[in-house]
Amino acid sequence: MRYISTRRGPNTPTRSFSDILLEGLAPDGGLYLPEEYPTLSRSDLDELRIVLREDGYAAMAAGIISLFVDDIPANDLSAITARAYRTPAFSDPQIVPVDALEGTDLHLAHLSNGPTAAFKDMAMQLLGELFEYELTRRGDWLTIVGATSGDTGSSAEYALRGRRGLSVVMLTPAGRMTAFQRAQMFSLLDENIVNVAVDGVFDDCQDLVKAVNMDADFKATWHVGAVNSINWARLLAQVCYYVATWLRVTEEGADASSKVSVVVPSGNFGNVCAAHIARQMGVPLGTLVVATNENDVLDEFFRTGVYRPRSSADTLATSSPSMDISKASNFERFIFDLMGRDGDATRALFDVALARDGYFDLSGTPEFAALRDTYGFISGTSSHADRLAEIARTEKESGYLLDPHTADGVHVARAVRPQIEGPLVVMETALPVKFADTILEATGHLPPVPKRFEGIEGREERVTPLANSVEDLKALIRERVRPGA
Ligand SMILES: Cc1ncc(COP(=O)(O)O)c(C=O)c1O
Ligand SMILES: N[C@@H](CCOP(=O)(O)O)C(=O)O
Repeated sequence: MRYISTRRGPNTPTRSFSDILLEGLAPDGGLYLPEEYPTLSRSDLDELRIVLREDGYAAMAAGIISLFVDDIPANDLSAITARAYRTPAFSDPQIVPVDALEGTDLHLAHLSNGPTAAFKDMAMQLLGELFEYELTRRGDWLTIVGATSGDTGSSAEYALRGRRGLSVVMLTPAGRMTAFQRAQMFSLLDENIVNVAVDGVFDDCQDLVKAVNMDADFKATWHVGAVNSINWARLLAQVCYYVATWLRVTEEGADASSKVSVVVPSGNFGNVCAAHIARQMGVPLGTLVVATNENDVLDEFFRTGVYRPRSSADTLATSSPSMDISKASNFERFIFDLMGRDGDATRALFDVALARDGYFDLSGTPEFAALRDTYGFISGTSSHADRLAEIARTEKESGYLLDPHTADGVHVARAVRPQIEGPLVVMETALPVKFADTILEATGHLPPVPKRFEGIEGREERVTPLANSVEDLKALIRERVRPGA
């Protein structure tokens, strides 16, 4: 399987999986995607069902990932997924259990049972193993420069801490994360981890990451790599849980007519982009529902065809803070598919129109019509009041405590339910323990603290403040990263 950039020109060479794993962002500023999506036939899905039932999630994931990776031997891939997806790192042996939300006609897919209580662990545990494998094979090293709105950072740091040849510089938006999220990251005092508080929002952090990656000399000198969903391997890992979700919700013998729809709390568009890719592969996913918070740029696009990222000043600080994102990086991957995989057309939208006009408008085009009819997308949005009401209602009626992001998903799910036939699964993206203040406001009590997180907020913390400046970031990397350590 070879990989292409979303901004490819006619002569851009294709790349191997292990090259793009370490490279992250393509040199032309685009994002990597497979040259074509492999397909899963009915019998492939039957086979994966047996593997999931008899050998477990890790074996199923290896089967799917091997369709995209031809430069790592199959046995090694199986060993990698077995190390990534196991207990006790994941608290449930099913890794991704899916169950009915009592008293509703919804399901929940539990993606947050990993080490840091967010769905990011599903991909990051795999990425940690893949990086170590590939760097050892090449005798190479990597400086990860990442951006987080609260969950990617801790997930990456827990997955990468102590691994040979890897340093992590993680940019966080100063003052925009919860106390628990800050403690998870800033209490890690490992030498290879540098936490940074940027004077800006998540989008500023992500822009800094991209700017560092676009400086070819700096990137080459510092071996800069990515853990954000910029990195294709993140999405690849996420495709696997959509397959598992379909398998767990449907019965043996189910075929393409057994559609399962999903509601995905969305910010950077990585999670729902993985659902889109699974659907393109032939997994019978019906409707893909994008659920946003008050930062509703994506909802606006799916309703109107206008994509208008907001400025940092217009990006609201909400009570589902990990989704406080206005420039959804992975959206470019979907638009590339929507534009018939035309790199020039994608570049014209993201590199030219956005830079010149601050928006692009697909309303009235065949592509806009295809959003729902061909690609199955619809969207909805949720506010602080909706979120609080949903957390309280679900606890009362279903006996289940939602985190604020999943609550956005459940709120949107209830709104779209009448339009959707068949099972509707909300993807649970975090556990409530990370968002205590909002849970308290919604329910009048604090969330339970799983044993593995007890005492996390009392520990010593270390973080370096940084202006929103690429040059300052480069200087920090020069000063703090020890190449190859
Ligand atoms: C808890 C949580 N929910 C939802 C999201 C949105 O996911 P995505 O960025 O993949 O759209 C994020 C991060 O972005 C998150 O951390
Ligand atoms: N919600 C994320 C921000 C998006 O990051 P990505 O790594 O999925 O691109 C976070 O919690 O950091």
